[in-house]
Amino acid sequence: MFGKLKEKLASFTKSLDKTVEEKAVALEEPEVVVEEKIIIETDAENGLNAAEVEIAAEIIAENLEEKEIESIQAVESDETAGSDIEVGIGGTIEKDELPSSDSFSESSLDSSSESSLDSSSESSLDSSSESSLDFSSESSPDSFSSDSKASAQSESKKEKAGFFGKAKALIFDREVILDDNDLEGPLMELEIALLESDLALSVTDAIVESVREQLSGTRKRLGKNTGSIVEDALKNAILEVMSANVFDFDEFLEQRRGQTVHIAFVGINGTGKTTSIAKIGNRLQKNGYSVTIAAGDTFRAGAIDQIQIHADRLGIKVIKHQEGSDPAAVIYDALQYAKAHKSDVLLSDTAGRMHTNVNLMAQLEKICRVSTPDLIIFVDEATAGNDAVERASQFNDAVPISGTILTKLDADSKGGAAISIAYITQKPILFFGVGQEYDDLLKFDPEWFVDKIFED
Ligand SMILES: Nc1nc2c(ncn2[C@@H]2O[C@H](COP(=O)(O)OP(=O)(O)OP(=O)(O)O)[C@@H](O)[C@H]2O)c(=O)[nH]1
Repeated sequence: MFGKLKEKLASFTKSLDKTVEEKAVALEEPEVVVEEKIIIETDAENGLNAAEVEIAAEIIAENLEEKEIESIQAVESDETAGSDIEVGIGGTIEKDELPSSDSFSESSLDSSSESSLDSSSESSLDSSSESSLDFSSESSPDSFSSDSKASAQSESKKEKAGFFGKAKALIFDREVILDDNDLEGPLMELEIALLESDLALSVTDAIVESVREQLSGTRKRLGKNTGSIVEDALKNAILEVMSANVFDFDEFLEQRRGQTVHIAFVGINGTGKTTSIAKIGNRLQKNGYSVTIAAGDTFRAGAIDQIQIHADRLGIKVIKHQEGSDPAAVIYDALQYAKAHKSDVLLSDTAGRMHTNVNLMAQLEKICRVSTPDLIIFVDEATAGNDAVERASQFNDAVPISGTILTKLDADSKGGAAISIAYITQKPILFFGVGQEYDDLLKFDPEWFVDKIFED
């Protein structure tokens, strides 16, 4: 769906991404925070067993709020006869990544150092941690006998690099400022791409200006995905344009439960009016509404039969006259029938007509005057691009359309009509037709549409 438009927007995004990438500056040198670590040292005879290590680690972790232990391991040490137990908090350290024992010799490996967590010493951890970390005190669990010589150290310091850092992903904090010169070329490309995708000129201008406003001048902080600011700006711009007019069809009907709501379908030949009426009838019935259809296309041979076949499949009553009869009269009769039978919704078909045919457009005015539809829905195909937008405007001049159904979005549509039509006509898109089955009808959702044009 929207293959060409997708390609063009991707090309714009890619070219501007390159500029963003080139202009982005690192705000700070990447830093590695060496995580808090605690080393418990035990002597040879009374080294902690595995269960004890785990309990020790839990106690330590509890005292280091919100930290999770990700590794616990015994470390052989040449400096002491026993084994050290290193509790890595937030990082996993392989044994071969440990620093040489020299780097720890003064603090963690020296059981008599000041950082020892003996209750009598000044702990580097906060005071609340003293009791549980004081393995030689009364509060120590039994498993840590007083002959276990234990010391622990807590460190939290920043280094340019370190063995703990190897386990951490570096997060670059960067920002970019794009000026008008950076945007000039890519925005020109975007404009051409949008016009080639059949967007109306004023809509193209609105999108290009919105992208310019979003990207130009201001500092943009970049996350890990540097490309996202360009795509986000474009998505926002398209969403803005497409959401210019929204209308909730379901809510409209819900508010009128108990009345007969009359909906007339208008448009040129072959765009999918009859099929859309069947799809809407199917949807309404599924939502618990009773439906009647008026066979108002008395002009095209076979049109009455065509709608009758759909209606029979769906179990919907059709009110019809002879081929060639006055469509205004058929629709008026159908409305009386629907009201008398307390039908919730009347769906009126009309013959396809060119917006340039004055007589047929006058006939359409008459139909609408006589049967006063609550909604006049213009149906056109998305594949028609700018022509569909033009036709919608002209139909709207003749009879006030309430909104549009754009059909054949599943065919190779350029996407331009879908983006432009609501903006130009100032009337909302109500549904998209996305196939020939009754369920191939999507309630308009600009976010769904924008996701589709940016999906891979
Ligand atoms: N692929 C696709 N085909 C559709 C869609 N909607 C309608 N069609 C097809 O378009 C053709 C014309 O549809 P109709 O419903 O007969 O069109 P119409 O506007 O009633 O035509 P007229 O009565 O001549 O004015 C049919 O073959 C439909 O199956 C759609 O959303 N996707």
